[in-house]
Amino acid sequence: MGRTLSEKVWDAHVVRHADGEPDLLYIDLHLVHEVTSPQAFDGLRLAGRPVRRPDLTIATEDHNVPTLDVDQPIADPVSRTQVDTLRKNAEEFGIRIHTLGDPDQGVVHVIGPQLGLTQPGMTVVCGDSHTSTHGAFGAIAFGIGTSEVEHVLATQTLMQARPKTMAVTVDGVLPDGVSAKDLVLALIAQVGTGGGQGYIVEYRGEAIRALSMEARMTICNMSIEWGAKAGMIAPDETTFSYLQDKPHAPQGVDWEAAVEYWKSLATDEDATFDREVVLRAEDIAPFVTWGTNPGQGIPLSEAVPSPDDFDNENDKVAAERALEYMGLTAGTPMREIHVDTVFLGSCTNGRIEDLRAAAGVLAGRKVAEGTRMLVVPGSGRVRLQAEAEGLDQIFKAAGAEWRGAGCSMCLGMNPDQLAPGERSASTSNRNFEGRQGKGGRTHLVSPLVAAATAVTGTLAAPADLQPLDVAVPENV
Ligand SMILES: CC(C)[C@H](C(=O)O)[C@@H](O)C(=O)O
Ligand code: SF4
Repeated sequence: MGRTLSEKVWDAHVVRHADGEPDLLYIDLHLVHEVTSPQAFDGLRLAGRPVRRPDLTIATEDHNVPTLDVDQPIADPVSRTQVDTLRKNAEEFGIRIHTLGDPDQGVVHVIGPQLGLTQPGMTVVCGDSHTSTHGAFGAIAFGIGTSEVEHVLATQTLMQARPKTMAVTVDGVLPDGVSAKDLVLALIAQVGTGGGQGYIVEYRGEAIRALSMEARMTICNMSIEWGAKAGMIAPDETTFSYLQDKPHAPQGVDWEAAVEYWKSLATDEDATFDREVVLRAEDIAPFVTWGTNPGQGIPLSEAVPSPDDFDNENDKVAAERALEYMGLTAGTPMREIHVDTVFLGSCTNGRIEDLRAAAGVLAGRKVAEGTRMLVVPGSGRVRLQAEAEGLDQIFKAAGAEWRGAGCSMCLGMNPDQLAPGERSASTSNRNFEGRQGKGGRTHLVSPLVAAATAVTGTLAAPADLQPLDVAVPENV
């Protein structure tokens, strides 16, 4: 019988299989950051073990780094210790590291793909839940805990129970102004934050095939937000042309051989999935969250729901609590919600295409009074590319802040945080209580919605903005 993409990649990495036991998998790429690695390295030191494959291991600093004054020592002592520890560990164990100021420093899930380290058919792990991002290349990629980080550092293998398979098929064509972020938020609202538990998901169908690599990464990034073990997209011409000129992509005859192998990974016609979900792209609209988990989302055109709208008792209670935390009243049109801070960045939407999309909206416009906007490139290289294209000038002219690379306001582990009660429109992936700072309130949005929201000061899509050529003169 035929096999799915994930089954093929999995089978190709089994080092040891025994019935009733987890498989022992070979790991092709291990990404490391400062938050989840210190104890793993301590463990190696205690056992007197080296890193088994330093050449398949790469580190970067992202969560704890500031995005301003990056040439200065890190002010916060805890963050400074985290980052210094990673640097020392990398040196001691012979691991390549990209530190602040290096173009390849940045969010770990942005730099793997940009370096061409992430490739189809691989197994990719990192002590970070959004490792699922790398599945966009047709790799099995998932987050692991710190004890597993130690295991992979020591052995380049990992014990894993084989997950079930799921297909999410998105038929049709996404409407104009509707992006990958809207698609994945709409999906999570439908299937629920636990809907993917126990599955490796393959995203497929016409709408997925039409997406760029970066948009595919946005979708796979959020696989973990609905509980999936991993999310994957079969490699195709879009994947190959993205990879071809990347520093670590295979060259010459190796490239030809690699592409041939990668093409063989697509799910066979006669393969079956344990579960299938189908979405119609035409039905998807700009989507925003109103609550405190990524599944509490609705189209931007709708109003804040009432707990009574939910049949299930758990959902009712969750909605009640979320509305209270978010300071929202049922029935308020989403478009009327005022936003204090707009955050454009993160491993979900901090790549060059995201910055281009937002800059396209902001060009010739201004960030609303009473609203601030932070633009945080996902990596040093994204920042340089944006500057080469003049996007930084557009952001600055609009009144937005142009920052250095890192996780930034995606989570409160660095100076970029919301104040208590402050409300954001954020292109990141989590809207949990306190995620962007204690008491902060997060609405997850796409880069297009983020930019339009910055202009109006209330949640908005580009279609809501005054066309530029009929802009009201300043003196009126
Ligand atoms: C700090 C890290 C372990 C965490 C994760 O695993 O995802 C972070 O990246 C996040 O997005 O919440
Ligand atoms: S950008 Fe956000 S989601 Fe991504 S790794 Fe950093 S903290 Fe996690």
